[in-house]
Amino acid sequence: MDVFQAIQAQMQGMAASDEPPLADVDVSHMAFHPAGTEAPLLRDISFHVPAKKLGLIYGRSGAGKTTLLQLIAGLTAPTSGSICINETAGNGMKSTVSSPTDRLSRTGLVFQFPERHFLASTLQQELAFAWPTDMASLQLLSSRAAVVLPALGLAHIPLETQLRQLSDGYKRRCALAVALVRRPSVLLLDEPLAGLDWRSRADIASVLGKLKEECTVIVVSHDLREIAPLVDVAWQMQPNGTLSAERDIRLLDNAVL
Ligand SMILES: Nc1ncnc2c1ncn2[C@@H]1O[C@H](COP(=O)(O)OP(=O)(O)OP(=O)(O)O)[C@@H](O)[C@H]1O
Repeated sequence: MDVFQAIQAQMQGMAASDEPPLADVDVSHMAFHPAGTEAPLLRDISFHVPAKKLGLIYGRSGAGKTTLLQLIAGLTAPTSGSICINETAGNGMKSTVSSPTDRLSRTGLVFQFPERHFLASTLQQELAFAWPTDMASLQLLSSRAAVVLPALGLAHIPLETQLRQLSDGYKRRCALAVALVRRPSVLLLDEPLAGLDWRSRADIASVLGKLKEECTVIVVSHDLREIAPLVDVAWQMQPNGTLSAERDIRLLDNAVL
């Protein structure tokens, strides 16, 4: 084995051991009643998204979908009930995380219009934003980017590219790449097709289909058009803050609610 092959083998070993654990999401009788509001925003929410599946929560604007994603991500604590991420590592070890702080480290939340919140100028700077700068961490980032960027169809985009020069669809891909190099076991997407033209919508929808190979995905949206065919499990958020029983995905149509 020559030096090049040795480095390649080492990188492959790193990539294999660096996979995020399989994770399913279990929300049980969860309620959220923000201080100062008369009524709870979310009531008795229960659902389960299996590992490496795409779960959709759809409903009209203002129903509380973004708030639900923020609760799963650990940005807010529920008033009652539980939100658990059940993980199975590559070696078969099982663990459950349920505190907001632990969920923060396991989830990647991609906000609506994430490209409006880029913090750096170039793709490379955005990927490395707030990343530790020691050599081992930078090597880890580089090996993850080598997997994530091709998976998102970004392999041909030079890392020095100014993000503002990219199309909206490519900016959205970059935002997904920033979340994925952090290796979340659960990816949370808020209206992932919002504001894109028809070509970019189709483009990002095909990327979303592939993301299930990387991790468990939960999407909230009021617009089901290109998303419906990708969905494995779905629930409808009701205006009173409750969740419907699981919907038959074969009956989901391409509605905009
Ligand atoms: N911490 C909070 N305190 C008081 N009100 C809140 C809080 N968080 C959210 N809300 C209100 O709850 C409602 C639901 O908001 P949310 O953004 O979760 O809905 P949504 O279904 O995602 O709607 P949209 O698609 O328009 O973003 C909004 O009226 C919002 O102002």
